[in-house]
Formats: sequence, C-alpha cells, structure tokens
Amino acid sequence: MTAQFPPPAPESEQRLLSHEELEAALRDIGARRYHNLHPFHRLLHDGKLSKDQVRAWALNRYYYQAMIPVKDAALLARLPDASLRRIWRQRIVDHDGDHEGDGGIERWLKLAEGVGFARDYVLSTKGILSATRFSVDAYVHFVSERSLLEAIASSLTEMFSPTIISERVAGMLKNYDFVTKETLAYFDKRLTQAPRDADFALDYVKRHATTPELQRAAMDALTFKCTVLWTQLDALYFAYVSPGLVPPDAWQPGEGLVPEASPAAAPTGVPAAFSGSDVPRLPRGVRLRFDEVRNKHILLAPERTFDLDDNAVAVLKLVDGQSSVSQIARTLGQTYDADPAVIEADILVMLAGLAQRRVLER
Ligand SMILES: O=C(O)c1cc(C(=O)O)c2c(n1)C(=O)C(=O)c1cc(C(=O)O)[nH]c1-2
Repeated sequence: MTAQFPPPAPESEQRLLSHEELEAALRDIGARRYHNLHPFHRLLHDGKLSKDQVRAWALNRYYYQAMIPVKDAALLARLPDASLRRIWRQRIVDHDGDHEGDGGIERWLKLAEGVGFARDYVLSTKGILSATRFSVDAYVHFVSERSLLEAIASSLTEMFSPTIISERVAGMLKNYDFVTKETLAYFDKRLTQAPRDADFALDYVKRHATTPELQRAAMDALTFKCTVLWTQLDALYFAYVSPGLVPPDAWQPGEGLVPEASPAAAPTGVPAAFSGSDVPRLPRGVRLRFDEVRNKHILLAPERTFDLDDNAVAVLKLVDGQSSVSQIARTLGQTYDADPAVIEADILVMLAGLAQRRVLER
C-alpha cells in the first residue's frame, strides 16, 4: 500500500516573506474576503433595503460594538509591557468613552435610536440573532485564547474599513430619507481611529511574524476575522432578506421601537376601546399585504411592518370600513362554526392592540 503524504505546502507558505510581501498577502485576504463584498452590504449601501432591514442591521451590529472593548480588554490583559498597553488601551477609551454619554458604543446607540429603536431594547440585546452572538463571541474567545500575534493580526480587518465606511455613509445618506448625518456620526471618528489602529497592528505583525509559520498564523487570523464579519451578514441576509426566516426570539419588525407620533392618535395618546357597533378601518397608508418572501400576511404601515397571526389575518380581511365589529364576528362565527359572542370578545381585544399601535382606527 502506498503511504499517503500530505501535499507539500505551496512555496509561498514555506518561505519567509519580506515585510512588503507579507503586507501584500494580508491585503489580498481582505480583497477576497472582507465584508464589503457581501450582498447584504451592497443592498445596504445601494439603498435597496427597507427601513426594517436597516434596523435589523443596526440592532445586530450593536452587539459587535458592545463587545469590541471586551475583546480589547482581553487583549490588553495579555500585553507584557506598559508601552504596548498604553497604545492598546486607547481603543477601549474610543469605544467606552471617558465619561457617560461619550464613546463609540454611545454613538452606535444614537444610530440605533436614529432608525427608531428604544434605547433600552437595544441595550438588552434581546432581539439580536443567535448567529450574531455566536460569531462576535467567537472573536472574543479567539483573542483571549490564541497567541498575541494572532490576536493582534485578527484586528487587521481595520485596514480595509475606511473604504467601506466612506462608501456606506455616502450611500446611506443618498438613498434613505430616514438616515441623517447625525445618525451616522459613529463613522466620523472611525475614519481616523481605524487607520491609526491598523497601522500599529500591521507594524506589530510585521515585526513579530518572524518565521513562515508565524506569518501563516497571522494570515489565518485575519481570514478568521473576515469570517466573523461575513457570518454576521449571512445571518442578517437569511433572517431579514431571503428566505426571511426570523428565528424564534430574534427581533421582529415593529418590536423595540419608540412609538412614532401619528395624526391618527387620539388626543390622550391611547385610543379608547372598541365596542361591537364600532366600524374598524385601516388608517390611510396602512395595508394588509401578503409577503411572498416570508409566505405570510403582514400589515404594512409607513416605515413599519407588523407580523400577524392567523386570527388577526382572518379579522383584517373583513375590515372593509363598512362592517361593524359585531358583523365581522358574525361572519367569522359562520365561517368557523363558532359562537359569535366569544369571537367578538376576542376581536375587541385584538383590535384594541392594533389601535394602540396606530394601525387601526374607527
Ligand atoms: O464599519 C465597518 O465595516 C467596521 C469594520 C471593522 C472591522 O473591519 O473589523 C470594525 C469597525 N467597523 C468598527 O467600527 C470598529 O470599531 C472595529 C473594531 C475592530 C477590531 O477588530 O478591533 N474592527 C472594527
């Protein structure tokens, strides 16, 4: 039997690269794997996403932002000398700020609030996708467990971020009327912070990757980090673009938002309860629609969508601006062979909920 030997590594993996060659190899990884190439980012920058899809991005990315200083603190704890720690600790200050209301995390919260989220909902991280959590946590673990060289090399994606940030900010301002320059203020500071951080990390990697094996480890670390970013966009695409399968417990459009002021609101802000003789109707601009991608009915309101359960769909199909609640209950009673009085009681609760969210009026 012929023994199986692993194929010899290509020459580039065995030879010690010059600093220029190493940098070129690292940049090549970014050119092929950085998240600017992901379809979700293309859609985001080209203005092809709905407001809810942009919200899903802002909400999920918050978790990345919140964990970056945790990752940097793990790395800082492993740095052996004060001169390195002095440099690295600036990253934590950049994200956490020097005082309440300052720093990158705070600016990202403003971004999330700018697209409609309630701050506490974002801070709770309740609605983020599990895949976001897994990939961000994997980055923190990687930096805590691998060699210092690999930990530092994994931050080198920042070499590529100024280009994507410029593209993103210009594209989003041009294409979304609900996005303002103030909302995107987070990115202003990144345009100077990222190159400063990347220069330091690149210099460190060049000086410490002194064997072909160490150079390979640095390249692998950068590849891993590109995957961390890419996976987050895969998860967003799958849940909120196509096929549009939002996992249980993840954010559903309409959740965690600050209620928008609406002229249809009652003066007290809370609409009075419906009665059987009321004739419910959809306010102007609100429509019942079948979402082909998600294969279910949704209520489409300006800048918002609401998921509906089967009962709500059955009722809303009969909301025609002419039938009273009691008439709708009678029709459903006949259709489902059920007691109209019981149905009416259920409908009244459901309609009150929809009216509170300003997608139903009388
Ligand atoms: O907007 C982006 O596309 C983008 C990318 C990256 C990156 O490449 O890792 C970072 C950031 N932003 C960012 O804002 C940030 O604070 C950051 C820290 C790090 C890191 O690995 O330490 N990457 C990034």
